[in-house]
Amino acid sequence: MTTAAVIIRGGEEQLGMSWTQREYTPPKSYNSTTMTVPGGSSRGDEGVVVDTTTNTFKEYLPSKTCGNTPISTTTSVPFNTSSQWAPEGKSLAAHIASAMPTPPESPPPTHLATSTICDSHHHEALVDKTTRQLGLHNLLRVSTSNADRYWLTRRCCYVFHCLSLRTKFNYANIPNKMILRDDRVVRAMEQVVAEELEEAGVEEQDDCRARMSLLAKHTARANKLLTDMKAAISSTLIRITGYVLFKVFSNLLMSVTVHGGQQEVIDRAAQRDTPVIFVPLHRSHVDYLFVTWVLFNRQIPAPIVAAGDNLRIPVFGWLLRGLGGFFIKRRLDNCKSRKDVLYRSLLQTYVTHALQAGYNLEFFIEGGRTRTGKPCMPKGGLLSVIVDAYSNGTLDDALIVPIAINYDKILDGNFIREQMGQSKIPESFWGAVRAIMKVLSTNYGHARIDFGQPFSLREFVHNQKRASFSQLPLSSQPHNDVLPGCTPPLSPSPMIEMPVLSNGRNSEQLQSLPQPFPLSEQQKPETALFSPSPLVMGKSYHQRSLSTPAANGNLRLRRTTSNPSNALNTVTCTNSRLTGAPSSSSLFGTEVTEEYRSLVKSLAVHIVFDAERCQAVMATNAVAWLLSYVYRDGVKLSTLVEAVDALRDSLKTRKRDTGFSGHSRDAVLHAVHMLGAGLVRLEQSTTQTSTTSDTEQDFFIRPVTLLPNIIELNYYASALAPLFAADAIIVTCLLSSLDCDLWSYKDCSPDCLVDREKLIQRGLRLAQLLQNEFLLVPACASLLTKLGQVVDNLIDMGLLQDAGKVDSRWSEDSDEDDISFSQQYKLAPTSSTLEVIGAWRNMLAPMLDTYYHAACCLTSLVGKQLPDKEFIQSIQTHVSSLLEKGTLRYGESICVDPIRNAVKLFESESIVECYNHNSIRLVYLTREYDAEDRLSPLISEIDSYRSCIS
Ligand SMILES: CCCCCCCCCCCCCCCC(=O)SCCNC(=O)CCNC(=O)[C@H](O)C(C)(C)COP(=O)(O)OP(=O)(O)OC[C@H]1O[C@@H](n2cnc3c(N)ncnc32)[C@H](O)[C@@H]1OP(=O)(O)O
Repeated sequence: MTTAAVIIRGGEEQLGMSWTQREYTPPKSYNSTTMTVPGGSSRGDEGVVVDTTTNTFKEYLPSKTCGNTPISTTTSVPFNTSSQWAPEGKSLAAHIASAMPTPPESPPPTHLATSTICDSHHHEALVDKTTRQLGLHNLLRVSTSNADRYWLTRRCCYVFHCLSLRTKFNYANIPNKMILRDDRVVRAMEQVVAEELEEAGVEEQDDCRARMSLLAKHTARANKLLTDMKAAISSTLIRITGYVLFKVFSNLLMSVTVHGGQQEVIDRAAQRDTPVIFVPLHRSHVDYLFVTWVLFNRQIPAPIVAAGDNLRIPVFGWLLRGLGGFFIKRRLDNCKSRKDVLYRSLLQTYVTHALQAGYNLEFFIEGGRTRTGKPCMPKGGLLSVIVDAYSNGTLDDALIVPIAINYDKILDGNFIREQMGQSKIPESFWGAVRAIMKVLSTNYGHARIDFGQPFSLREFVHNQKRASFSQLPLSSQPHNDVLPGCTPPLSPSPMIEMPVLSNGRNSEQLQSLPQPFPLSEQQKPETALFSPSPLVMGKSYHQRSLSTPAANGNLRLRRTTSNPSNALNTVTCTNSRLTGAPSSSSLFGTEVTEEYRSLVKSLAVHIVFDAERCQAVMATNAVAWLLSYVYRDGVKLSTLVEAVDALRDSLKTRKRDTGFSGHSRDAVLHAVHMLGAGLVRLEQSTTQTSTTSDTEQDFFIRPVTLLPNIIELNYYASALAPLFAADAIIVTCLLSSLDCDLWSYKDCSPDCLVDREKLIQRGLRLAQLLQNEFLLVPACASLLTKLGQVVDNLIDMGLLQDAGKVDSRWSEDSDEDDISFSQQYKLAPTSSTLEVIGAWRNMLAPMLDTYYHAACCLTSLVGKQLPDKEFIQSIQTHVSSLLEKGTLRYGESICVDPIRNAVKLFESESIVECYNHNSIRLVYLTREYDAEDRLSPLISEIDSYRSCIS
């Protein structure tokens, strides 16, 4: 075996400082001078070893230090043995080694300043000048007092750090019997027993014994369900795990970066007298480790975390429970036709009690890890529990914190198997051990955690109500919404104190909430905005009275702000009932009104939108995006570097952070390095000129576009998809409506005009077709406006130029007022604009191919029904055969996720319907579409957007 080593020295000297020289900074009071250099702190030698037997570089990156213990990390990068690629004595290894990803600078935490379009939903009070000025902080760098003096402190800095942190909080125990005695659970139990008695044909009054035995059976089941569900946080376990994670992460990752300002804001949020709800987007199993670990570092009580019960595996299940995990069924009902009301009531009651007892909560609103790299559509179940707890007065408010976590390379491998249509391998003890062992031997680059700005649930609901009012005609707006003599504030101050009613609920709550369940006439607040559906009116068991705490007795476990140690368990239980009226909405509610559902849904969309918006773009995302959509046939390193520069500028304009900084060349090489030989090849450039002295030209970077590798590359590229989705939609509509190929008109203008209104209308329809792929705007914003902004952006880019206005409508029987003018544009494509819009078009192209062929496959359903799995598989087989024939260009069109989304779209457009039969979901065409010719308009419509794909 031939090895060549390139030794690069002096990481620490280069930085001009060592961590040991810094002063101890308690984690709570973060000091921006401790801002660290990911991967930059080094001691000892670093080097690069070329292993010619495996065609990889073993690169010994500058070792990270903990005390004076060097921890070396090893990574592999592809290299080409067949050519003399090393230019002028400088090896590729050296290039890569010198391309240590540069530390993220301290970008302004843009998403702290203005998190989303509706800024009024944000707790401005939590952010001030200081928080905005704090820099990035690598959590792996800890400093200890007098570290330069005490060898032991240096040597075991993680131990000392973890011992110095406070983990002991009074995590309340929520006994099973307290939950079982709750009104909601009691009613659920009665309902289940009544149903079973009815099914068995037993009259419940007649058969007391049968009733009692059923009650005993279901009480035992409820007890078991609760025991399996509940978290049991152990402070000691958290401390030990915190330490272990320091050791593990410092081996696997070059940095784990969080913005100091964001941490400060989270500290402040945690000190409020309201529960904090952490809602991260889910990419990896490391996500939940990170969140609790960050909180551990900030000495904030660990939240309870909703974990799918597939994770309740030996040893790990026990560990997760001790670290805050509570286990929920991923599907609430085993059989869709029958709701598991008992389970639903237990889950809702447990979460409500936990929130009231002062626990912070964390859950993954997407319901699982994203398989595509884009955020998944949110689920409303757990969120509805929180909204319900607020609506019934159990909670005064909650602070919701969207979180995005991004990685240079995800630690959980890839989702190729599942995207190719194979079933997920269930979690098991040995599977988890194997995965951990595999992970431990790899370097995963940088990780970045971004906390979005916390916002108040109360404010959100309040603003939603206002938005709904503004849509009502003035005459029907409830007059007493506005306090006498006051003009309603457009965005209420977060600190507004609502008048508190005798039962502990504030009048704002009573007035502002959509009523999930009908109230009797006396109970109905005058201002009830959301009328109950007639369907619900008939259900008698939901017509519960809003019992006052006085009537119920109180369990009031209040959080205190003054002493965090008493944040939990600070008020004694006087009884086992909750303060608020136990409403039946949310999970246990069987017929929640549509208005209430849409409130929860818009909140869910808001959270995902906010979280996505604060996600930092990693170097791997940028490079994968450019290679997938701009340089699919490969590109010279220097060109790619320029493209990354341009992309960074574009991200900056769009107020998006990057998880890297410094020279783009370093970022590109680092990304190539991280993506690995399976996804990206680094080759000697064939266009090398003998005169050039620029060594960058000597490399050629080529994405691996073969299946299944392209699916994984696409995963990394997709992190940017939501950012450019609206642009891609408008550009696709624009290009597909032209009769000419814009690329043949470079630097001259084709003889055609573009109508603004028609373009936006077409964009709206395409956005509707892709509704399951992208969340383009939060519920509080208008898609029409957003698409209009995209068109304006094309004007700014110079692609569209004003060509005057023309009459766009004229109806014969109308007067002149009905004439409207529509703006026309002529096209002025240049090579740079074509490159940008080409990338946007290519981003949607694989997806549109999938949707088109899924629509074509609908013809196979004519006159019959198929299990949905079989139907999806048949679409995938069809796409696969087209790929083999070379008819389709994009390998990623085969992915199962867009196929499923296409089927969901057909269902929402009432083209197909589904029903459950013997636990199999069958899909069939609705009567209106059950013939080939009736499907043609849909197929042609989708095809019309594809016509721009060359
Ligand atoms: C120091 C270091 C320490 C280290 C420290 C480590 C920490 C260690 C912790 C471990 C932690 C592991 C974490 C793993 C990560 C996962 O396992 S992720 C997977 C598990 N988590 C989740 O899924 C959370 C999000 N999911 C949900 O909220 C889902 O809704 C549920 C609750 C799972 C139910 O899903 P589903 O059965 O598919 O049903 P879905 O359609 O969502 O609706 C269910 C009901 O909710 C209600 N609902 C739904 N939408 C709405 C709406 N819009 N409005 C009103 N009601 C609604 C309705 O009642 C609905 O029923 P229907 O009336 O429609 O029949």
